[in-house]
Amino acid sequence: MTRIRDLVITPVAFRDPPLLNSTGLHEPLALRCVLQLHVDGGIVGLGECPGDRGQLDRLAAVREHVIGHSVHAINRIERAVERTLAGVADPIARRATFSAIEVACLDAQGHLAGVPVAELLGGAVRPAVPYAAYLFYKWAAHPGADEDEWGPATTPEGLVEQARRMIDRYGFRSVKLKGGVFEPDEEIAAIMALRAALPGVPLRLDPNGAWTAETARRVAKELDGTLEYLEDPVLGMDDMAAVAATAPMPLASNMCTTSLETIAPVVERGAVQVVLSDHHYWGGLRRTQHLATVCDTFGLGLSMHSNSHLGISLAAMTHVAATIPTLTYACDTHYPWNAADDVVLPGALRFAEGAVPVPDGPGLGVRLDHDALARLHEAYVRSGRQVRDDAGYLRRFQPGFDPSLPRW
Ligand SMILES: O=C([O-])C(=O)C[C@H](O)[C@@H](O)C(=O)[O-]
Ligand SMILES: [Mg+2]
Repeated sequence: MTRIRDLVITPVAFRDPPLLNSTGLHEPLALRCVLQLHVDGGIVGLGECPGDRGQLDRLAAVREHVIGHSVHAINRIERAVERTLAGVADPIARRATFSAIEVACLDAQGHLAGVPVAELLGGAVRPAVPYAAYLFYKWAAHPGADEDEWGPATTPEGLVEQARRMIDRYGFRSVKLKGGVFEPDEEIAAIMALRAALPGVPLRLDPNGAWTAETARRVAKELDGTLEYLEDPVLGMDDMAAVAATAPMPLASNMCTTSLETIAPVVERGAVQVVLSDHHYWGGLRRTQHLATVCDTFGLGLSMHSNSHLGISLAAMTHVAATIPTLTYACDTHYPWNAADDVVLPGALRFAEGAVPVPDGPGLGVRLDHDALARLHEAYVRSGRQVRDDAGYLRRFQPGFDPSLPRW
């Protein structure tokens, strides 16, 4: 038996551009947490997850219940995590804690067996995983700082320029726009400009619930023929079902369906046609495969959601997505926004024509850059930051900003 001997939990802070969304503005530093799972034989498995205070506390609470298990006993470890976190009301928070540990176990297992994580998950059905260019309305710079390499994007022209840069650099073949920032008509104009500039490229728009059902129905009608899917135009299953009833395109969601229990009502009501998986929130790589089976059973499409993240998560996303035949949409990734500060050594992760080839080394196939980890941990400590607060940050520059939704 190969036992888990230690779990080292390291919060990090890394540079993030001033990206706008429906609830505010990204702060200059994003938070993440890196896990190093030490097992017998000097093997270390890596995991990555959100780095807010609550997540760090949960990881600290489960740590002693993970140490001592066989690294192959993932089901028992999951039960131990569930038992320890039984008092945590939010199931997504509980699953996110387990997910990071599961990924670290699978990375370690891959190193022990000398095979990539995708093989432990049954084997890749595609050699590379396509990702979408994730466009954001953004400011040229964080107030008081120099302009970043991406420049401003608060107009349709600015977004087209951003899309071109992303495509030039990464070769993306699908494009997602984070909306819910400006009046719906401005965002319709932005999609139309992207449509004209990028003929044939699948487009998506995600206003994160910024619209009423009435607004969403109108926007969906006006965007007929331009979107492969419209993501979370409204909040909640009732309004999603009302919009889906007339929308000419499929509705996707990472907000109204976030657990298997919500799949039955979603299907019954026709509220969502494309589910956005995310191994961090759905409980790991194996649960993501289970989700794929459930979606397939009920005729739902499957795509993948992301949040600001680093290379360990990108590797995990790529391994699992490569194993799922029905994950036919390009996955979301924030990686281009955050790649400059990665905690993994360069080489294993690369984009070719918008897709990340599945790393072929053992485990996740990525190696920790210990100097970068120390530097980003130092940045975390110096920042004094504990949680993500997009609304509070935007309010510093626009004191009247109200993050309540729907807004239009
Ligand atoms: O698809 C989504 O809803 C996201 O990617 C959520 C993220 O928090 C996104 O809105 C962001 O990074 O601002
Ligand atoms: Mg979304």
